[in-house]
Amino acid sequence: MTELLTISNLSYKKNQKQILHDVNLQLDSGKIVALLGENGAGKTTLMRIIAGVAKNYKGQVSLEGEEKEVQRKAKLSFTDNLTGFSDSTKIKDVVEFYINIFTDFDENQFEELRKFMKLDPEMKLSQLSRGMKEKLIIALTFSRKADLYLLDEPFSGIDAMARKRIINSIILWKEDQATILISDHFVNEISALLDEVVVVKDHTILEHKTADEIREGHESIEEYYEGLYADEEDE
Ligand SMILES: Nc1ncnc2c1ncn2[C@@H]1O[C@H](COP(=O)(O)OP(=O)(O)OP(=O)(O)O)[C@@H](O)[C@H]1O
Repeated sequence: MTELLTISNLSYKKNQKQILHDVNLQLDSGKIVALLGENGAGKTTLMRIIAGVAKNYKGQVSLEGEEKEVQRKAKLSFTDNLTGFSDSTKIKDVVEFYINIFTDFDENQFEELRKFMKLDPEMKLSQLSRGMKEKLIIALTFSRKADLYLLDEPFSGIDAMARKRIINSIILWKEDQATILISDHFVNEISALLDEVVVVKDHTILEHKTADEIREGHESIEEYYEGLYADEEDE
């Protein structure tokens, strides 16, 4: 087992508000890991810190031994929200940008994924529905040959049928040794894929377990996850 990502004593404040506190996490290569937690728990923030987008945190984040943000960014592929592009940008122009920026961007892989997602390269970003935009983001994210893929609620606007097709194929879009960290509010949809589960609660990581460990003691990963909040509902 090779150590891929190590986060030690990570704390993060924004506008004097504590968003993450004393986060410690270690992920190995070749895993599919769910990042679960309620709205506002800090999942996006944690991914943004790992991705090198959110800065000024306290603690250490190291990806294959690299702590510097530029070096981390070169090794990971994060679901960008495409906000840097104007509405009139065409899909093919976004791809051109990715080819120029990321040396690991594989054009052939993008073509395959674009067809899988049924996207027309001539379409402008303004013409894409929410689900279509998410499909484009997934296609772009997996067209890079990265060691770590960070998927932040990648399917929230995608219809159920397409979601199923994508989830069933995700494992084919990465190299064996690459790890995927994925946040999703519908854990049962991705549970079959999962090797590990990380739960963020009260500004920190509450649990980090293997999927097998969870399945041994629970009916399903969803049932385990809901159980973590059951006491609160009783109050
Ligand atoms: N720019 C900001 N300024 C201040 N607080 C922020 C900012 N962005 C996020 N937060 C706060 O940080 C906390 C964590 O937000 P984050 O988006 O990381 O949560 P999340 O777990 O991804 O939620 P969701 O499931 O709704 O996507 C929230 O309490 C939110 O209010």
